[in-house]
Amino acid sequence: MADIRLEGVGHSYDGGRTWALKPMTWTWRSSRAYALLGPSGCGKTTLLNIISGLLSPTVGRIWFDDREVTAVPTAGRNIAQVFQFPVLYEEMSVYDNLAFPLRNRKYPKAEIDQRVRRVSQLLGLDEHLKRRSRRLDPGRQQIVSLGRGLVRSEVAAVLLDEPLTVVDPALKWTLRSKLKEIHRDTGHTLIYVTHDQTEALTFADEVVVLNEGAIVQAGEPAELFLSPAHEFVGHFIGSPGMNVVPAEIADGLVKVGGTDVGQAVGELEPGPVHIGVRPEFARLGAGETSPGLPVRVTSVDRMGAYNLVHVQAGDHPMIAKTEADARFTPDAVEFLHFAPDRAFLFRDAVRCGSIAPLDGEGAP
Ligand SMILES: Nc1ncnc2c1ncn2[C@@H]1O[C@H](COP(=O)(O)OP(=O)(O)OP(=O)(O)O)[C@@H](O)[C@H]1O
Repeated sequence: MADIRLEGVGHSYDGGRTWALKPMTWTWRSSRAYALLGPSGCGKTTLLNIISGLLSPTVGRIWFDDREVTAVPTAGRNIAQVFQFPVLYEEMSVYDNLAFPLRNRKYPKAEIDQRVRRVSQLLGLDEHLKRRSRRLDPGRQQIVSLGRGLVRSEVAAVLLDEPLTVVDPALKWTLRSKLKEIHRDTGHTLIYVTHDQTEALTFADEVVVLNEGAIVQAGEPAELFLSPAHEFVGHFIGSPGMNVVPAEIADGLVKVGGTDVGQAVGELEPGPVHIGVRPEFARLGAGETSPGLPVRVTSVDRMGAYNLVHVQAGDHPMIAKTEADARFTPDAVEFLHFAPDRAFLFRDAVRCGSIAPLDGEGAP
């Protein structure tokens, strides 16, 4: 296991006209389980292939601890990679497929057997060990591929590129928790690529969010939810995503359409900003005299455990998540409050401050 350090690493597929991966400096720390999360085309696979050596970066240097590997080919990097679709020897048995990476590296026979059995037990492959791989369904074949990636002990990292795409949805949950168990067992550094926030948040110690070829935030799942550092993270994580409302800073106050909604916290020049607040932290208070942002209720989605109340703040739609038994009726005017420490200010999509309650403003 090693720290994997990217120093100014970037990649362009068109001779520098556009960057699939903008030059970045970033360290993947040894033994951690990372999710690399981002929408289609944001550069996840490009980044993974640069780490494994399948792709040579246009700029920058790569280090495994204090060994530079920028020019070292894949075979010399000691990385295990699992792809979206099964990569295995179809004519070999499941056992031989799992043993292959170990035999290749001359592990002792007894250790091979012990490792193959441990991985197959964890992944539920025990009863299939003697079967030819081509006789398995594609989902099970993919689990064998996953096992091949996880069976070795001394890899620098295991890179998983959307490894559960072809696996049955019901099995996905089980496999993700198995992956966590294997991670605890082996201490591998895992980098798990996905565009699915649930997959990322349930799997990882740390989620790295990539957008348009750049890391916009990295942190524990709760941190990304509670404290988004970039508007993209607010949209991409959470369901529904963060509300974004144009506002203005003047005289140390945050104003929406002329209404003071709170005090601006942070080193902020006067001028336009965006307020970002998640539906969970946008609280609707009844009563015309209550301070807050006046909004008009447009509709209510009853979700069973909670309600999503759609409102209009001037021209801007917002959503507030309320208790299931809260009653809000369409066309009513209500007042929306921002939960302390949970409403943020953004400029150029990057967080630059937060909103504190106005003096004397109480919670609804
Ligand atoms: N071989 C290639 N030649 C030219 N452009 C490429 C190549 N591979 C990827 N790209 C472009 O680089 C950008 C990043 O692609 P990449 O596959 O790394 O994204 P991704 O986040 O893995 O997407 P997905 O989730 O769809 O696999 C995209 O705009 C893509 O079209």
